[in-house]
Amino acid sequence: MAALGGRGRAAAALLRRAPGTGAAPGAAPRRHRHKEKWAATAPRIPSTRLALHHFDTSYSLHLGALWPSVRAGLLCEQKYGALLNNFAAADHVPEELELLNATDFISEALQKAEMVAQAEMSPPLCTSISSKIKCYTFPRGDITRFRPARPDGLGLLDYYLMDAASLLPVLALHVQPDDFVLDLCAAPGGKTLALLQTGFCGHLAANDVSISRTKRLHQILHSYVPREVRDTVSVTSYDGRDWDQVKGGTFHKVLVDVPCTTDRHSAVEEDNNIFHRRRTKERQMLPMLQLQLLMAGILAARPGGAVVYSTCSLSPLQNECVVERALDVARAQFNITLHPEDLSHFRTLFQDTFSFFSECRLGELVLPHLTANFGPMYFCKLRRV
Ligand SMILES: C[S@@+](CC[C@H](N)C(=O)[O-])C[C@H]1O[C@@H](n2cnc3c(N)ncnc32)[C@H](O)[C@@H]1O
Repeated sequence: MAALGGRGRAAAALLRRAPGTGAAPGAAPRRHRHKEKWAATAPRIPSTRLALHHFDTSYSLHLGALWPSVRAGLLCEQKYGALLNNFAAADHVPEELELLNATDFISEALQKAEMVAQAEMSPPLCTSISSKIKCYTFPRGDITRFRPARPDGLGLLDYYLMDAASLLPVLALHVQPDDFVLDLCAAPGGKTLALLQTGFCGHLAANDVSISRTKRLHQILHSYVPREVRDTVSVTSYDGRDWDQVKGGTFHKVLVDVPCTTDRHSAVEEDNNIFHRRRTKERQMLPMLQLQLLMAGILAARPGGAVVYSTCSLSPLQNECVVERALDVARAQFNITLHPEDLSHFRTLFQDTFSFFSECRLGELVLPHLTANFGPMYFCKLRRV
């Protein structure tokens, strides 16, 4: 891969051949046959158990006394938020949701911050948050579920149900009018839809290497976005690691929402679980893939542009370590200076809705919690000088 030089290219080639990511068909090489025979006869340990064992070992060290409650959150039903579709004729929906005691957590936090700022005669915390995105959540401890989304007269659905913490990386990107925005790993498209809800994207490039997942992205765009806005979105299926070779240095804002161990999914779902023994190599190579994608995102941003890196994992190896490594690589190999932007005001603003981990150095991390069962969601913002 060009972004990381020869060694990166070799690692990228390795990744492309990794098990579970499109290995060549046919018989296994001779040296692996005994392993397959063993695997066929050995009692199968559920992938969820392997995942929990791994999490218990590593996250109890990383999160300390917080881990038991985070673990309980991971194993219980997650909470959703309803991202309002500004493109649908759904003026009645806020009232309907408010009657159920749900509130738009973003405008609520902004109003509260403004009141505090006025009372303390201090500058408001919230100048960099887009108030056009509206997402309803039920209060802490309230586990009411939202009804399924409904179509308006033109067939556009009224809201999109998603982990409300997934909006934080989008808010951190702070899209401005006419920005050219790249969503490098976009499918199935929750964050792409949120980016469009800002109403500010001059052009949005939504890319994902997976053709089947890009189909879901197309479906979401068709279900939520009118044609004239869809026309400002280009959907592609490149390997994101090669993006800099396609359109380097052109975007004002880049979202790099990388594949990760999807901790909540891995703890409870056997299907498509990355802790399956067959996917060990793929899992071990994730930080390298994440670094390569982040580097490609950095190279796609124009000078002065911003990159937000995000994962839905608690793993420091997939979060802060990847960002630290990217800062080093950018400086040493590309002479690019990046400034990590302070996002700690998110912790203050959204403390009523989310539980944040207070010990991240570069980004912010939402921790699952039984009373606020969103996340995990790590996000970090880098500005290219
Ligand atoms: C965490 S998911 C993205 C979720 C999406 N941003 C959303 O909000 O709906 C990570 C995505 O990365 C994609 N991906 C994996 N490897 C990639 C690569 N080399 N280039 C581009 N996308 C990749 C996967 O297909 C997957 O859809």
